[in-house]
Amino acid sequence: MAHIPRTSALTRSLTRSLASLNHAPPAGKSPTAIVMLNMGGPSTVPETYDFLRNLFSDGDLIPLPFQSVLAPLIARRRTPQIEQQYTDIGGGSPILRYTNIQGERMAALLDELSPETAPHKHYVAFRYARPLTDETARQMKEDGVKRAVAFTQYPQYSCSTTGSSLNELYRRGKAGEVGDVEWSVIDRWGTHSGFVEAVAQNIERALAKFPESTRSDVVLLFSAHSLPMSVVNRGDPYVLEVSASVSAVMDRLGHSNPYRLVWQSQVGPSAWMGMQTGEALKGLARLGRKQVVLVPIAFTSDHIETLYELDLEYAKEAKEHGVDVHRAESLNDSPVFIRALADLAAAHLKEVSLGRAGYASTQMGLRCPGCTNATCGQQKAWFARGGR
Ligand SMILES: C=CC1=C(C)c2cc3[nH]c(cc4nc(cc5[nH]c(cc1n2)c(C)c5CCC(=O)O)C(CCC(=O)O)=C4C)c(C)c3C=C
Ligand code: FES
Ligand SMILES: [Fe+2]
Repeated sequence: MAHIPRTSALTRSLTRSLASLNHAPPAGKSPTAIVMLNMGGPSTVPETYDFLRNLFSDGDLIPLPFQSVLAPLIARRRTPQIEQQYTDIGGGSPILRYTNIQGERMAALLDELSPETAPHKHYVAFRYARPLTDETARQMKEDGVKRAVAFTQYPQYSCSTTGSSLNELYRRGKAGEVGDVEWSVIDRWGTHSGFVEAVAQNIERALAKFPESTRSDVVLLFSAHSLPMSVVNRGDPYVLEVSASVSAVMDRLGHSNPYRLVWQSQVGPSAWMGMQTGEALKGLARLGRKQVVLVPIAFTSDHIETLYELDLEYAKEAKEHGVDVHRAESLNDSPVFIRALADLAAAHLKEVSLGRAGYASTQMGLRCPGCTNATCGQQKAWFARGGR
C-alpha cells in the first residue's frame, strides 16, 4: 500500500508548520517544484534520431534483447519516415512549447491558490527528448528545491508511460542527482472534472461545425494511443482508465451523441489493442455513418499522432470514403485545462501537507499482477516514503 501511516504524516505536517513560524522571508524561499512528466518529442527535425534512440532504449516501454545494441539500429531505420512526419507537421513536435505554457500559467495560478507553498516553479522532465530527467534534476538541485511534486502529464496511467517516467525519476533521485527533496506524486487524473470539462468544450466546438439538423447523429470517435496486448494482459490499468475518461466526458455531454473508443498508432508486428482508428473510420463509412468527430483523449498536446496520423492520414482517407470528419482540438493552451492542472496540484499539495493523503495514491501502490520489473516495486516503495 502506498499510504504512509497517518501519524507520521501528521508529525511531518506539524514539523513543517512549526518551521514556517520562523521562516526566512519568501524572497529566499526555495520553490515548490511541480515536475511535469511526459515523453517529449523532437522540437526540431534533426532531433528525431536521438528521440527515437532514447525511446527504443527504454526497457520499460519496449523490452528488447540486447537493447543497447538494437535500439540505435531500430532508431536509425525508423528515422527517415518519422523525420518526414515531423517535417509534414511543421518541422517538429510542439510538446515542449505547450508544456512550458501550461507549466508557467499553472504555477502562476498555484501561487494564488496555495500561498502556503508558494513560490511554485514548473520543471519539465521528458523521457525521450530534452529536457531529459537528468538535466532537470541538475537544475532542481541548483535551485535548492526541497519539496517537489512529480505531476504526470498523461491523464491515464500506464506502466509504459507514467510508470516509465517514475522509474527514471526514482533512479535519478535514488542516485542523489536531485538533492535532498521530499517527493509526492500526482499519478493519474483522467476523470478530473476540469480535464473532462476542457475535453467536452473542445468536442462541442467541433460538433458546431456540422449542420444543426444532423448534429446529434455525428459519431464521436475517441481515439487513444494503443497498447501491445502483452502490456494489457499483464494487468496495465491504461485501457480501463481511458475508458473511464470517455465515460466521464460522455456523462458531461449528457450522452448527446453516439460514440466509440478506438485505438491508434500501433507499431511493429505484435498484437495491439483494437479496434484501430483507421479501420473504424472505414467501417463507419461502410455503415453509412458519414459524420464523425475524432477526439484525442490520452494525450494533452498536439503531436504527430494528432497532426499527422489523425489530420493528414485518417481524415484524408475518410474524406475519400465520403466521410465528413472534424477533429476536436488537443487541449494545448486551453485555459480551462490549465486551471484544471492548477486545481489538481493545489488540492494535492493541501491533502499531502494535512496528512489526509499519502505521498502517492493508493492505486499507485499496486503493481500489475503480471509485473516482473523489479524497478516498479522499488519505485513505488520509494515514492510512498516521500522519495527517501
Ligand atoms: C498515452 C499515450 C501513449 C501510450 C500509452 C504509448 C505506449 C506505447 N508507445 C509505443 C511505441 C512508440 N510510441 C511512439 C510515439 C508516441 N507515443 C505516444 C504516446 C503513447 N505511447 C506519442 C504521443 C508518440 C509520438 C510523439 C509525437 O511527438 O508525436 C513511437 C515513435 C514513433 C514511431 O516510431 O512510430 C514508438 C515506437 C509502445 C511500444 C507503447 C506501449 C508499450
Ligand atoms: S509493469 Fe505495471 S507495475 Fe510493473
Ligand atoms: Fe507510443
